[in-house]
Amino acid sequence: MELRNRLGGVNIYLVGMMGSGKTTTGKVLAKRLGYGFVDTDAVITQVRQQSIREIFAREGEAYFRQLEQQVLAEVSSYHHLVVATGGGIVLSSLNWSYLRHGIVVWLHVPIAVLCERLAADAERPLLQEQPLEERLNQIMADRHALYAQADLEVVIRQTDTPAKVCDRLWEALPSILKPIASDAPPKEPC
Ligand SMILES: Nc1ncnc2c1ncn2[C@@H]1O[C@H](COP(=O)(O)OP(=O)(O)O)[C@@H](O)[C@H]1O
Ligand SMILES: O=C(O)C1=C[C@@H](OP(=O)(O)O)[C@@H](O)[C@H](O)C1
Ligand SMILES: [Mg+2]
Repeated sequence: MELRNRLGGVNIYLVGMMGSGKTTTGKVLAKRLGYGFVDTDAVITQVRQQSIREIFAREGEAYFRQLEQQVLAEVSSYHHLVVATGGGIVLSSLNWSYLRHGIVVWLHVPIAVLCERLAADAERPLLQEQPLEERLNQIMADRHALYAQADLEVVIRQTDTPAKVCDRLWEALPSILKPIASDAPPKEPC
């Protein structure tokens, strides 16, 4: 049976560190699955008419986390969506209760690769103060156990393009779905 049918409309939530490719890969995956695509940061930006950086600077991180939670709660009432979350969504246990409505996939990217991707980034407020590698290591240390609660971990190599990441996810997803009748071994006659 086709993967889309096997998913039965359940949402796929991409989690992982800033720069792990949730937004980029999410768009590719949604297209391939024939799902809609939502990026929680993009919704917040659109609703507030402010960048994430401005919201952090003017209202603070706690306020941003409230907005993020509201968007996730709303999104989780829909189906057939690939949802690119913000990297910090895993910090709240209430958020996990929404994420658990769907399949949670961790895009696990080595810190060295994140450093390359984010070296010139000026938009992510949590990366602006310390040296980048030090800061990413610190954030990863705080969150590693939370990301590890995902249903599926996709370990990404430096050379994996978004299309390749999508292929790897596509191959791995059936392993966490219920077996379908044709996968099951034939019943022994009694
Ligand atoms: N598989 C990939 N290979 C190379 N660059 C990537 C890949 N995925 C994302 N990127 C780049 O890394 C940066 C961060 O990607 P993004 O999708 O915004 O990550 P996230 O949403 O997880 O923070 C962007 O510049 C994007 O083009
Ligand atoms: O890791 C985080 O706490 C954050 C990640 C960002 O999203 P991306 O993971 O898409 O960069 C954005 O939500 C905000 O800057 C906070
Ligand atoms: Mg993103």
